[in-house]
Amino acid sequence: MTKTEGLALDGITIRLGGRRLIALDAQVGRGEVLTVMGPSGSGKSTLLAYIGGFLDPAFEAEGSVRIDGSDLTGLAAEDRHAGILFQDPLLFPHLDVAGNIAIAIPQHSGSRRDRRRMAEAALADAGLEGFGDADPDTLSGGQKARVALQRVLMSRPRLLLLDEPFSKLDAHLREQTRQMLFATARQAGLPVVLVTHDEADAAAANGRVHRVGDS
Ligand SMILES: Nc1ncnc2c1ncn2[C@@H]1O[C@H](COP(=O)(O)OP(=O)(O)OP(=O)(O)O)[C@@H](O)[C@H]1O
Repeated sequence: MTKTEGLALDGITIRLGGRRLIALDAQVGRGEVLTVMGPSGSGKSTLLAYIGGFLDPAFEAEGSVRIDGSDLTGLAAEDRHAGILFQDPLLFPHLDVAGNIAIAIPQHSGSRRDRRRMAEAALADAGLEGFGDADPDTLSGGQKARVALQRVLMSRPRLLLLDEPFSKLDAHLREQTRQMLFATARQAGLPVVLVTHDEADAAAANGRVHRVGDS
């Protein structure tokens, strides 16, 4: 197999109780977005779980997941280095905003103070300068989504898996947040797999759309 930049999904098939949910072959270049759409229960989140290495054993699945030519298929989730964002940003309520980012920075990256500074810098990059000491509950949904993205980037992911990360935001914030997210992924050169119900998300992602459960 030749080395391909980005994410390569080859011959992915996922079945549940003999019923085929997913059949997919796709290349997602660095900074590109593959959007996965389909009705509720069609297997979208299941596909992300397969790529991320946390698929429930109730499913039967095959096919290879490669990043920049290296095969992740047999690896445990923690060795795949996938950054994952769900519908709810789930910030820790007992930590302030910078603490929520700093917690994802490996300890060997520096002293506690250094890691705090890195978190503050990430907040500034996300347009949230000065929010470091704030209680996460005081942030808007869009601000929480930005913090969750910065946190996930601190773990230096090789790809991003997004499971309806904009669905709880109102239209304006949704537009803003997805632009920020896609721009960040492009800048970081990360391939993205986005699950959504929203055609506008797919249009903004400006990449290939894979529809499941429509046949
Ligand atoms: N752990 C599990 N064990 C057995 N069946 C499961 C499990 N998780 C999900 N399912 C079933 O697998 C199918 C696909 O679920 P999945 O969550 O991937 O759908 P989805 O397209 O992401 O739906 P939604 O849009 O509602 O999030 C559904 O029929 C669901 O009930």
